[in-house]
Amino acid sequence: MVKAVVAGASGGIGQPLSLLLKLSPYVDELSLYDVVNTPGVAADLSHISSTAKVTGYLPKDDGGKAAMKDADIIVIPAGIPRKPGMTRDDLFNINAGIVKGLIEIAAEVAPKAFLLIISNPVNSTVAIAAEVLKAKGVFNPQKLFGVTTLDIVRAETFVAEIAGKKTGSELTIPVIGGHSGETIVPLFSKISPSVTIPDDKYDALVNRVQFGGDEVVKAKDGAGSATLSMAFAGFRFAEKVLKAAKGEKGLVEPSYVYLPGVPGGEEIAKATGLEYFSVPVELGPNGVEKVTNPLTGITEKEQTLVDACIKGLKDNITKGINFAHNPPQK
Ligand SMILES: NC(=O)c1ccc[n+]([C@@H]2O[C@H](COP(=O)([O-])OP(=O)(O)OC[C@H]3O[C@@H](n4cnc5c(N)ncnc54)[C@H](O)[C@@H]3O)[C@@H](O)[C@H]2O)c1
Ligand SMILES: O=C(O)C[C@H](O)C(=O)O
Repeated sequence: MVKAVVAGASGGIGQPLSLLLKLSPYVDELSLYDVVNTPGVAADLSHISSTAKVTGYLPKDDGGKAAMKDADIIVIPAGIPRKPGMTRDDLFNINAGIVKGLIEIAAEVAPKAFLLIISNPVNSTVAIAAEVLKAKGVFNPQKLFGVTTLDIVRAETFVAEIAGKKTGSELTIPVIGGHSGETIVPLFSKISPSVTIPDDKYDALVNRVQFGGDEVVKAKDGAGSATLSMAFAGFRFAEKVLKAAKGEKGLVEPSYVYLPGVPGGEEIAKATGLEYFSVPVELGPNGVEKVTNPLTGITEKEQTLVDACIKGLKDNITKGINFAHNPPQK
């Protein structure tokens, strides 16, 4: 019996993500948690004739604990989204506390769950989650993931457009680093099967992958950021984690992980000087089976992107760690 939780289930991402999880054959029980509207979302989804049993919880009566109790996987898209003119870091002050609170509950009632963090700024919120789990003595780095799949999905789509392909879904494109602007690093030299990006299109393509989120924020004009494409991406990653947990082999997807705690991570931590980095992750029954070093054999242009990424990520990570240890007093 697999129990999946969506925390932030009534939101723009939460609702379509919950719909996709309700349709998945890998989920038996779907538990929806939010500070508003989960009874309605759960009632609505429960009429769909797929197998997962759906329940909705609100904070009252310790609803967070009831929602997450003994969960196998907890996906977290709780928190505020950007409006035009904002960076993801501008969300820190509100979302840091939300993620910290949710991870505290997860640590207590579902310490063995896979934890998938979508809430921005991912570069910092994953570090917050790790520090909370460490403090509670239940940190398993193989089970904590910052979800960066949307960057890969975007790269697939934009590369396919340039290459004149119908779809990018058959391409494997490592997008590494972090999840914001310059910290997002697409490695087009490593696309498999190989695609040649014309020189005159390279810079614009990199920029579009790095700032794809801004494209959506601008188009939504104050009504939020990517929700539907994120639900697709979050579901794609979550289902891979669940498939690997069931024993399926060969499942690889980049994710933002704690390098010192995962097999293969030390080498990348040394090369970058960072504890957190999104790298291709091979998934297994216990989460991260191993990570592979994406930095070997990259081009000069890609190295320049990696250097800029490392600079930006350092501060984001430190900010998350500091918050977890010294949250502002209310
Ligand atoms: N990782 C990514 O690639 C990626 C992509 C898109 C959006 N995001 C981020 O995901 C987050 C959510 O985006 P959205 O568009 O769904 O926002 P939204 O405002 O539509 O939904 C967020 C939901 O979180 C709920 N919430 C707030 N505090 C909560 C708490 N303490 N416990 C449980 N639920 C709580 C809200 O009630 C709301 O329903 C944002 O931070 C956004 O920046 C990340
Ligand atoms: O751009 C945002 O703020 C949301 C998300 O991180 C995205 O990449 O779409």
